[in-house]
Amino acid sequence: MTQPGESILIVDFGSQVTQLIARRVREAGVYSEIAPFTTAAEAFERMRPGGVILSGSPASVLDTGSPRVPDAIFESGLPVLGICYGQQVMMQQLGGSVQLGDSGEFGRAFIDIADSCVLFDGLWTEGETHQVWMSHGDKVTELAPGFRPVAASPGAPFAVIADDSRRYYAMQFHPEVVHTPDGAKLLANFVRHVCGLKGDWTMAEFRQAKIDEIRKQVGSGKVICGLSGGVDSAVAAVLIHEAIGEQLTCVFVDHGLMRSGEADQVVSLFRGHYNIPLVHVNAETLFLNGLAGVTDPEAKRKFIGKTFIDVFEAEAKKIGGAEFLAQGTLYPDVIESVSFTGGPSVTIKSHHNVGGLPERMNMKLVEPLRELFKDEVRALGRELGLPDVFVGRHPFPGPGLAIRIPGEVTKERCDILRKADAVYLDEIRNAGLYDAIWQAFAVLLPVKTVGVMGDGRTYDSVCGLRAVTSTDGMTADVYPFDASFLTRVATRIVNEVKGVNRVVYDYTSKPPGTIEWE
Ligand SMILES: Nc1ncnc2c1ncn2[C@@H]1O[C@H](COP(=O)(O)OP(=O)(O)OP(=O)(O)O)[C@@H](O)[C@H]1O
Ligand SMILES: O=c1[nH]c(=O)c2[nH+]cn([C@@H]3O[C@H](COP(=O)(O)O)[C@@H](O)[C@H]3O)c2[nH]1
Ligand SMILES: NC(=O)CC[C@H](N)C(=O)O
Ligand SMILES: [Mg+2]
Repeated sequence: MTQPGESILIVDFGSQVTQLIARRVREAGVYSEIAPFTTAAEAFERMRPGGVILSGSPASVLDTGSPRVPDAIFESGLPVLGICYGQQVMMQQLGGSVQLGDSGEFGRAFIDIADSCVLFDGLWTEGETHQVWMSHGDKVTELAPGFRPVAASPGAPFAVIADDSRRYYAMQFHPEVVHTPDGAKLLANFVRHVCGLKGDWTMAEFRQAKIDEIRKQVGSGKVICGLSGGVDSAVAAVLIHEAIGEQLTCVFVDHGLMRSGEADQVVSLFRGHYNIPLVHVNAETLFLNGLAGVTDPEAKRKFIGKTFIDVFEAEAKKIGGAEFLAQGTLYPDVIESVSFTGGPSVTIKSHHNVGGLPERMNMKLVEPLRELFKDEVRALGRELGLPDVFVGRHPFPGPGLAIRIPGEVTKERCDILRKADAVYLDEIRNAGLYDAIWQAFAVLLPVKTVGVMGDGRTYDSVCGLRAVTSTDGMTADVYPFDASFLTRVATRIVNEVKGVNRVVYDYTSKPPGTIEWE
């Protein structure tokens, strides 16, 4: 999709921070894709990148059967940068050695710059000491032929190593995390100065490349696009419409798990701005009947994912058949849903549109945003001229209120939660905080507590409030409301929402929490 050579392949060995490497590379103006090591050889062949970066990993190169770099990469003569496990595996495969460290280094560390290196261009010079972020137990003890050390830390004598003739570089620390303050520049030096890439990748270019790709994939076929009113599907729909025009029909599924007034709002907003056919399906009974008695979060997600597809397929039939289903799937949906079979990291939760999909699907997927992060989708939305009401909306998960009602989901509980959530968001808007917060919502707990109202005893549910800041939903911080704001919201909810007599605020960041409660 980009010009051959003008991209970077990131081989993922399962580090929790691999996606940050992709972000840093794109911030340097170079398109990048991540491929799990299991399919890296195919991705390398397809992409024809201008360089390769090897990620960290929870594995040890000393374990039998631990991941390796496909031979094609070392045989290609292209530049390679190894990070942490990536460094260790390079040494293991190219003739150096690695040993189990006796202590390891976790967290902040300092490295001494011992020699000059192209990675340090405009940044570090010999004799200086710099802060980096380490997370390793194993260490390289002998360099492969051709390499020289250029920086060292007390725990890692080969903190940065270089083989300039083959354009191979590697580091024991993680340049992709913000705790390595100069890390982004080190990565930029690799892609720009070592790989010699132009760094002119932009959203405008991405838009055009995706339009070409969609046309090629879809041909003269018909496409149904799941439209939720959220940012991702609105951007996907407008992009696909630009590519194939009348071959596209959007379908909004009202599963009865929407927020207060949302269904009407989504439909009128979209119809008011775009001349794209939109079908509004009322499927509340179907979803709520199927969710009766279901309490396990993954079971809820799997049921909802499958039922979405049933509805899309039924709607496809009504328009005379559609070969393709388009969704606004993003990279974080993918990374959090895959397990070792699809990639090296652990399944956290099955996002309804990825891990929650049924095994057998009649329609082929069109997912033009699959490699992007949320903030990049917003940038693409602006590039496509989407109004701020779409681009600036807080994300809302496809399974909706079902994953904000731990325990059994009933219409009655959905109604209670809708009211509480509406009060909370109303106060957030009144306080002018909507845009400062990445996502905010209420949850309804399956716990009843005793209260006193009007001198009478109450025995009602607890409502939890969540608000976070984030850039891409992969990590998040708690939004620090004033106590007076929270008191005001709590009072209003208990007074106005029958069925709730206590309100609590969730103070957990991500990690260790996730944003949604299920
Ligand atoms: N109610 C719905 N009707 C039709 N499609 C839906 C619905 N909810 C979700 N989807 C589909 O699932 C995809 C993923 O949902 P997700 O919530 O991640 O994205 P979004 O709703 O488009 O954006 P946002 O993350 O901002 O809410 C959507 O892009 C859309 O294609
Ligand atoms: O479309 C979606 N389908 C899902 O199944 C799903 N689960 C979580 N989310 C949204 O993803 C972001 C990260 O959420 P978590 O920290 O809870 O994983 C947050 O923005 C969540 O709202 C989903 N979106
Ligand atoms: N972060 C990493 O890549 C760690 C690599 C390897 N598991 C070690 O402990 O050294
Ligand atoms: Mg959504």
